[in-house]
Amino acid sequence: MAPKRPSPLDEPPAASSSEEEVASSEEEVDGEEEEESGSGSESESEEPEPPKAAPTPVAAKKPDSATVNSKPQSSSSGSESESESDSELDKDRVVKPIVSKPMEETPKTKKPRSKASAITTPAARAGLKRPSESDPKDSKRPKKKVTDPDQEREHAGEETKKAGGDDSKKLFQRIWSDDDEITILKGMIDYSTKKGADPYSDMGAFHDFIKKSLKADVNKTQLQDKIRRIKKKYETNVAKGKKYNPVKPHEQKLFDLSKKVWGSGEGSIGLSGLSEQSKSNGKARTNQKGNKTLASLKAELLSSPERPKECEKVEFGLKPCGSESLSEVIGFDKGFRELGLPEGVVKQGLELIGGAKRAELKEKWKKLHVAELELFVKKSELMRDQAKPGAFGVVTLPFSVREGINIFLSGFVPTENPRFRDESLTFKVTETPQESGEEIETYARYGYPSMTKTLGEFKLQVIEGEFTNSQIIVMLGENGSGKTTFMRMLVGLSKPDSGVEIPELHVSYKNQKINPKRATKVKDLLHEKIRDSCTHPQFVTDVMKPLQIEQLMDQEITKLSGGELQRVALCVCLGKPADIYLMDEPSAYLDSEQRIVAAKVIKRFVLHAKKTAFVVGHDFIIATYLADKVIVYEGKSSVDCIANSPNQQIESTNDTEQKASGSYYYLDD
Ligand SMILES: Nc1ncnc2c1ncn2[C@@H]1O[C@H](COP(=O)(O)OP(=O)(O)OP(=O)(O)O)[C@@H](O)[C@H]1O
Repeated sequence: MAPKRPSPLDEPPAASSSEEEVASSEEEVDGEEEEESGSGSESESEEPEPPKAAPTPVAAKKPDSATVNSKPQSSSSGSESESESDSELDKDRVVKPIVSKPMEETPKTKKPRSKASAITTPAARAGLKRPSESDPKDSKRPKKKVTDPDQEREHAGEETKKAGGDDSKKLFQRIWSDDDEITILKGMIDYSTKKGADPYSDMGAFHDFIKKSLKADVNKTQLQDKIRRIKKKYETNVAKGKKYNPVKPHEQKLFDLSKKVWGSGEGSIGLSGLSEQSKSNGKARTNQKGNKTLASLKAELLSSPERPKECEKVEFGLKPCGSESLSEVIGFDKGFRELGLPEGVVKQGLELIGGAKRAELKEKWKKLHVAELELFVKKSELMRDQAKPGAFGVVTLPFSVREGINIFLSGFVPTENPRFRDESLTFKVTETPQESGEEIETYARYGYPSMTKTLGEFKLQVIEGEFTNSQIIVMLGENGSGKTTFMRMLVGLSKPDSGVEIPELHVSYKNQKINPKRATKVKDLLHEKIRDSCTHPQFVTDVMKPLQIEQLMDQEITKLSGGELQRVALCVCLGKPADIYLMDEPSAYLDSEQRIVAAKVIKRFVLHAKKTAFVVGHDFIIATYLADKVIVYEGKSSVDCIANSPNQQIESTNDTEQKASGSYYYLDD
């Protein structure tokens, strides 16, 4: 049995030659090392030489903290840019507008920067006087403040039209008229009653069912999108509670019909779950994350009248405990549909049952619902487990950029229902940017001298620098500016010009290019290269699990995808005992999700193991998240470049202003 090597998470080994480590890291997933063909002072076929001098530990110093300067996204989805119905303009329309794009993309009017700007003097911005404004009294009258986002959109829609002037010259026409909105909702009720099916989940058939009644010539996706937006509008208005007081009769009618479609009251067809929680707390759709536990769902369903507080919060279309009619408790069960029984008949029939039998039935239905719910949750969990990389994917409908970003951050797609990440990504706001840095005790400081390196036509000048452990130094520069060249000199794979000596550094290196040479299984490779780390609980938790190495164990490294290979290479690099970890483009080939994971892994590893990391990266967000210091490359790439000393993070004007105002954003760990 081979002697046990310490894990990098244990006591760091004494500084020693990097040659053996580096040599081993050159094989397999660590990538290939091609010898340099530079015309500099060194030979073409450089071999790593044993380091000559040990690093000189100096007094402890606290490192600078890393910051992420990304501002948090607004939680508002606010994606609906379509101008909603305008009955004035639609009255005379005879010709069906033909549309080739989804509505979200249609309006090209400049979006108002803020609500305030959206609601002030639209006519002035349009450069045209509205007919009603010809009355001087009107023009002096203060503009009514529009606070309803939907009304704002309508406002914007009006502006677009009025600014466009003549109808024939309009670039963009509204697809949907008021009448169409009403037709859609009535059609949904009709369809559901006649066919006993949910039109939204049966969109193809519903589109065929309704298209002749619509003025607009729309496809299935546009119809689906429109329904989604009507529903969203309804939910927003429900959330407003009593504050919602529509001015236009059309809006009221739309609300009433929407209630019939998605509400849970008497006479509604109660299509897919609008959370009535919004009624009680004024916030719409608080359950989007889908992370409600089974126990809490059960508790809500089975909550008894003795618990009035619980009963105030009603979900899943149930009224406060005890007040539901029997048909409301039952809902419209799929089983009835399968038996060919129309919903209306079933519901009315059930209402005729009275007395003890009725109470008993209610109880039985509730229990059945709980059982169904349990089944649903189990099914969802199974799907979630299955929805891991390499199993299957879900293609969603297109979202607007803002909606898409928010969905990505939340890790959950509300429309198709899959959760693709257990946690949502949040940004932590702190006013003490140094706090994370101050927790870190540092023990040693290292340095390297000024040096130059000539490779063919390329000349790199490196300015001397210092660094400590528990620090991440990110190298930022254009392609061909010499980042890899410098890293190779630090590793010992390449010698500086004119005999400058770099102190011995005990390093682990992940090459930029990863070319597996042997058809080895991942588990064999890890066993061979980082046997001790692989079984070290902290390494498993901090590195292997987040990088999802376990699911790759039985695969051959030659058959791994680029991203999978990168994850394995990163794992091997971090698993080797060393003082300094050099990673050339660790986020290359990784998807956006994995880049964040990889960045977190590196950061956590460096802080826990009190090591130093040099990272080359082109992803600025990740680089900013990681960097305690940056080495900035200047000059003419591929010709003559300078690698500056490691410096505090460069800050943009925005960063500086943001920090001056006391706001610092970190990716929440
Ligand atoms: N062995 C070599 N012989 C001659 N020129 C070389 C050699 N290796 C690298 N170069 C040149 O040196 C320059 C810097 O290369 P290097 O790989 O260090 O850049 P880099 O900053 O890492 O680029 P990238 O961001 O694209 O990875 C390039 O112009 C490259 O062509």
